[in-house]
Amino acid sequence: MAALEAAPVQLGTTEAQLDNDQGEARIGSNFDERGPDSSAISSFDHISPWALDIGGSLIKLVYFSREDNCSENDAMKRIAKKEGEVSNCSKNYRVLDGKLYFAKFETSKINECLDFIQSKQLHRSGCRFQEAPVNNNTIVKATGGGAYKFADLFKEKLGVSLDKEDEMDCLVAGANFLLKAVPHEAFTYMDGQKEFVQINPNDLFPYLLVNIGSGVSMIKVDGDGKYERVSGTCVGGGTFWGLGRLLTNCKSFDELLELSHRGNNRVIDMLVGDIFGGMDYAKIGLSATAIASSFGKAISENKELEDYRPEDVGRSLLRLISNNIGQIAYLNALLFGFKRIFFGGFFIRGHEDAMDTISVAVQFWSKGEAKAMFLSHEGFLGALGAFKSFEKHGLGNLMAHHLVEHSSMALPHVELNTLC
Ligand SMILES: Nc1ncnc2c1ncn2[C@@H]1O[C@H](COP(=O)(O)OP(=O)(O)O)[C@@H](O)[C@H]1O
Ligand SMILES: CC(C)(COP(=O)(O)O)[C@@H](O)C(=O)NCCC(=O)O
Repeated sequence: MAALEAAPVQLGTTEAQLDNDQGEARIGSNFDERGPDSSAISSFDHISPWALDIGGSLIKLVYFSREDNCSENDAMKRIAKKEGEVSNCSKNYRVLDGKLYFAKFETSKINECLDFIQSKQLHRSGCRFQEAPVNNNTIVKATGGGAYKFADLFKEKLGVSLDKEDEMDCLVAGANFLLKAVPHEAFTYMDGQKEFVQINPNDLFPYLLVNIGSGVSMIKVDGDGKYERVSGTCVGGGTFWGLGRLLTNCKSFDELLELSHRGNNRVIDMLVGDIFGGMDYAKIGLSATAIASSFGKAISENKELEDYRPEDVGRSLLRLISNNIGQIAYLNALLFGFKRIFFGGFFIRGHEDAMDTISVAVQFWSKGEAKAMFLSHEGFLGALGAFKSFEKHGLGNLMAHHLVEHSSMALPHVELNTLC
């Protein structure tokens, strides 16, 4: 399996311009004034920023690519449309359209990521920051532990320098950006019902961000760049996939998800009813169907692993991990009096059983007071945050402004298609 690529996101960016003083390439910020020599534009058509989040399980890549078939005429029409909206926009400014692409790779198959970057020529088209020495190579924003672990590999194989950004900074920046800028980013999921949540950007904080990657980080977010990682657990997505692989012999994460969807956890989990002779334990609010002990039935039956269907094992495991995360998340929200908990990370993958279990756990423990919400771009928070950090280097509001501008298009849910 090669790259897994998400549906692209249409957005506009401004033309690149030549900084004549330094003779260096840089991308101008939004609606930068066009240089006197418009032929300079073509020199920068190849510049397309990209960013990486290299996690314990997956590498997430976000890259921008200019739309090749955007004629000047089209661009000017767009400008005309925007003139009313953007105060400093004049006919001297040109917007080039492009798309933001999302892709992911398994970290253990990092060579596929390197091949993909090469095939797209991204290693030749990153950015050089204005403050970087003239002879420096392509610099790419990178977050996640792998930004440290694989820095030499990227340098050696692609001649690319990874400019490291803190993982928590990036997760928070990515989440804040998506929640503020993208309509239909957040949604609830319960009993098979997905409902989008309208977020008022002026009333977003505080909230708890729970990122379920290989492990789980719980972050109290109070504002842009204002956050504290308040908790975490090592029982996360890596645990589900790792234990699931050992217990079911599944060869891929998707196979495990598909399998667990068909399973019945009651075959293995010990339910309250199993202990109470089919009755609820009403006094403490536990129904007969509630899980009293995950995998608990396996202790009392004289069975081996092979006697259980992998589907049921997978389902039990999914319930165990999701329930546990939902409960710890709620307890943290309770600690700070938060009602809103957003769950991200690629463990979720838009998977209904995981979302449903997390939602039920949050609802159960909070007695309906708190709500679990999920993000459409759940797995790309860190990568988007890293991408956004280009702004610090004079690349203007490359992302924020344009995604906000194009927010009416709503970023598509990241449906990952296997390229080959
Ligand atoms: N194709 C996949 N391969 C492996 N794990 C996947 C895949 N899709 C989703 N996952 C789940 O997502 C988790 C990784 O989530 P992610 O947010 O990318 O974290 P990390 O940054 O630690 O890699 C895995 O541990 C696994 O549970
Ligand atoms: C160490 C990590 C931040 C790395 O992020 P990841 O690659 O899992 O997305 C994460 O795995 C984590 O928060 N683990 C939980 C560690 C703990 O608090 O017990």
